[in-house]
Amino acid sequence: MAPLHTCQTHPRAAFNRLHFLLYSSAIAALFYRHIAGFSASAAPSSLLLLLADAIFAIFWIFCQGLRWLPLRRREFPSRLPQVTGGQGLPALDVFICTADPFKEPPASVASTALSVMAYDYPADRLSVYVSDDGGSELTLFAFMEAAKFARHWLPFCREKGVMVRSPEAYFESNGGGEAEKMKAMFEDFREKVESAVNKGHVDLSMIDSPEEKAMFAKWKGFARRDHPSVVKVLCESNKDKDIAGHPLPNLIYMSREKRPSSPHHFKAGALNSLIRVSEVMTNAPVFLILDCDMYSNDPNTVQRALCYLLDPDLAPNFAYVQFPQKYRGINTDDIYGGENRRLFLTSPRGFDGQHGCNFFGTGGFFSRRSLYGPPATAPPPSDCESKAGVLLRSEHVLQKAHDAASCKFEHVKEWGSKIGFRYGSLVEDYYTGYILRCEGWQAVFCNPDRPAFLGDAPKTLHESLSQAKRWVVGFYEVGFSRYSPLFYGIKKTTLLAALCNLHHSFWGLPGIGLIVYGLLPQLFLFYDKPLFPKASDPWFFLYAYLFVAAYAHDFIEYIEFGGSFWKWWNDQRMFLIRGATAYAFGTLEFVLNRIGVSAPGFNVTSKSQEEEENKLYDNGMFAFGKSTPFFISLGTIATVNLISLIYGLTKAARTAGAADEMFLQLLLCGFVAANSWPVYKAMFVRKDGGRIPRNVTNTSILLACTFFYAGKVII
Ligand SMILES: O=c1ccn([C@@H]2O[C@H](COP(=O)(O)OP(=O)(O)O[C@H]3O[C@H](CO)[C@@H](O)[C@H](O)[C@H]3O)[C@@H](O)[C@H]2O)c(=O)[nH]1
Ligand SMILES: [Mn+2]
Repeated sequence: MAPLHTCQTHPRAAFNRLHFLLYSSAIAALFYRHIAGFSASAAPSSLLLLLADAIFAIFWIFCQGLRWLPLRRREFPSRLPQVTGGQGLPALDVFICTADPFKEPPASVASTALSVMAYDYPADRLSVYVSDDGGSELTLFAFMEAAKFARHWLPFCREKGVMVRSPEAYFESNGGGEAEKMKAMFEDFREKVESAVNKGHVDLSMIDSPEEKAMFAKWKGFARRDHPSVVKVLCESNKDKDIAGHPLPNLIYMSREKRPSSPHHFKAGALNSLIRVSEVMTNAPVFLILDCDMYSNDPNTVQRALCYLLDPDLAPNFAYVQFPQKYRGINTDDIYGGENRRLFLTSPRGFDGQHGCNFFGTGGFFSRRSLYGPPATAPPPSDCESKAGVLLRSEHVLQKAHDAASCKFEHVKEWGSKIGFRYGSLVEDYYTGYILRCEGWQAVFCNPDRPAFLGDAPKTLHESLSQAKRWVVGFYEVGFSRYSPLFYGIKKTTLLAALCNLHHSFWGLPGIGLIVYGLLPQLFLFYDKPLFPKASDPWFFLYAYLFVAAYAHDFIEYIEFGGSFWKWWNDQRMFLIRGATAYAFGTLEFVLNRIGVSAPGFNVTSKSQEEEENKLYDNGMFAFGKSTPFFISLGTIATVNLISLIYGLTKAARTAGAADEMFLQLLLCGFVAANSWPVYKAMFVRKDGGRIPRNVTNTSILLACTFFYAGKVII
């Protein structure tokens, strides 16, 4: 039998290992120098630098897990009939999560659902479930309208061979001719939904049928965090047909029960409800998880995923296929590093070579069995056979579905601890994928040339940093849990796999090192105290090598997926910016959560922007605008570096030998200042709404001056 998929070691593995050898020797030399310096004097500044270097070195060691054996895979969907034979394709349930109709426009969420309803897949085997954690009549209304629109949209896609089957994305660049009628219909749908969203509620006059009116009348009294479960079957494959007479896939709306007394566990809780509800309704052996903004960009993706899920050799232990997160609408130079290539493209390939790819919350096709315990005790495949032919709208089935979405079902069978998506981390995706792999399940990374899904990346700096901060907290929650990769992970997997997991769990750790390097050498420069070897000292070359080699390696890794020098520059800048903000504040927040001062919260990323923010983003300009602690931190560090740089350069111009002695400190200040260019502009030059607010600028300057004044103590 010809293989359904193949796998190769990435050619860069050898290069990575060579780099490892050279670079680790350089790190050893650096620590030798630290220790030798220590025996001479142990000033607080040397201790701080040692701490920063130790953090970078530890983090670098974690990275090696990801670089040791990156894999490249290929799939051959045309060979699927070899394994499916006469039986045809398995049933598929798709789970889409949404949580807030104002941050996640319901018309866009519905477009995501339509894009998967229109998969090139037998409609009688396809079910789309949407979970609405916002418990909003607006979302339900959007989906009721979407169900009607689907009757026209699905045949249109089929007949025209459309590839991008999210109507919202399709009509951004298509129209005219025959598509014009369809486009008008979509605009109609969108306007209807948007007008309801703008009003904040659904007018009964917008609804035609008496049954729908009755449903909405019932909905009115519900509060977002205190309501019973709601399950509505909007399309039923057995009964509902599109305008060409083809059956439609099932479309089911649900909003799980929420009570103030029951913790709801954010997205993990939503996913577990989806698993339970779908189990009583359709019980497909395979399900796909999607964030509400991640629409399908290729109607044949399921077949590609099945190349792994149906491989008889893999099947007994196989958990999931992960497709990368890719984005649309990223600006030319990707100013906020929104593509996150390291997290979503480079690292997963490295994970894949070490005990399996990580899961990142969207674009993952799962074998249902894998969420029910380790491979040895998981239910046999025969328990996960689809319930074709069940009448979804029957009283009996609906009652069971409502029960499955209720709070009390959470406690039956240890959901969130032994089965289902695991609770206790804001990155439920990463946490669950990690636990599954520790239990012995397999997972692969699948990165086809044509992106399988496309989503929205945050388009303001604040949004992007808040998202990163949530991840930092979530990752620490895994790193410091009883399942920490440091103990549990090493025991259950291998050392290299544990390194990969440590890299993610302590993603925010470099923040501490970055802050030390962003402030300490600058303070010393200001007081004319050298901290590093002179430019004429042979040790200088060690520092130069450590910096240049790390950056060059990063550049080579980044550029592999295309893109320009500037994209890479912005990406490394975001690493520094996150260091001063998301990593630092995330670390602090995690500590505060742990000592009980605050509680973790999932702040949903907004998928809709103000017009001005959009314009700034499209023009490649940073949008600050808000008064937030993030920007005070950024402003302070940028100001400290500017002051030190000006002072240092003046001094170097006037005093013989100062440039040689302070060369590395000057270079570092210059590097931070070059990276802070947009911050200076936003503080001192810009007048538009995206500039840094006056009060933030003033506070930053005040803090920078206080820092120089108070910093004298440790000099
Ligand atoms: O209580 C909640 C909170 C969020 N969501 C949904 O979860 C998804 C992801 O939320 P988003 O605000 O877009 O977070 P991101 O940071 O963009 O998402 C990344 O990080 C999350 C973990 O922090 C993962 O769950 C996501 O899959 C991953 O794409 C969205 O569809 C939300 O509607 C819920 O269903 N319930
Ligand atoms: Mn998102």
